[in-house]
Amino acid sequence: MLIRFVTGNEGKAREARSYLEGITAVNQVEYDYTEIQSDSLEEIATHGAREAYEALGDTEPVLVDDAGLFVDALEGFPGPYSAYVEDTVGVERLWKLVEDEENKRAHFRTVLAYADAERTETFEGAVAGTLVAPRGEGGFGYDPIFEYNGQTMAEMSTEEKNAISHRGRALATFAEWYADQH
Ligand SMILES: O=c1[nH]c(=O)c2ncn([C@@H]3O[C@H](COP(=O)(O)OP(=O)(O)OP(=O)(O)O)[C@@H](O)[C@H]3O)c2[nH]1
Ligand SMILES: [Mg+2]
Repeated sequence: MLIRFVTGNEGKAREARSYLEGITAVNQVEYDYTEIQSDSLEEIATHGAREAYEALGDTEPVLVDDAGLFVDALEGFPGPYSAYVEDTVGVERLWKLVEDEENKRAHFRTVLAYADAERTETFEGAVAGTLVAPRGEGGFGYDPIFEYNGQTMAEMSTEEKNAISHRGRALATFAEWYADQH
């Protein structure tokens, strides 16, 4: 079995490949689908998966992952705009915005959208943690400032991160559903 994981983010593809090992092969495909402007990760991912499947040709199914970091003290910012904020102000400056806040809680959410010829299905995962000054060399994105159980996600191996992360949880739900179809 083969799934096309449509993303420009190698970290996402690495985590999916690691999690789905033994269930399906995962090919990373770079295709710049339209990320619609929406407050809903689900809408963004669903729209992207449908568009990518139609554009890339109706062979193997596709997966799209839309993720965001939601900071309590910032009313959920940057949320669906997390990629834009990472590219513009960057992770260190986002940490600076939170450093003096008493409440440093945040959560990650990801929505995986699966599309094939017949259907589009979504799978969600979330993880709550605390923002901290950057630590660790692994992972990607906001991982160095997101602490879970005393470790930042950048201090975890891919397997350790998958065991607790938003993406790992979404992949678990997806894997269960996918195994049922085959
Ligand atoms: O610390 C993190 N741990 C994660 O597990 C994680 N997953 C996503 N992100 C970041 O959140 C934004 C999502 O935006 P996003 O879903 O549009 O992804 P992206 O633009 O990087 O790739 P693509 O899949 O769209 O091509 C981007 O800034 C990602 O770096 C993460 N940060
Ligand atoms: Mg993106």
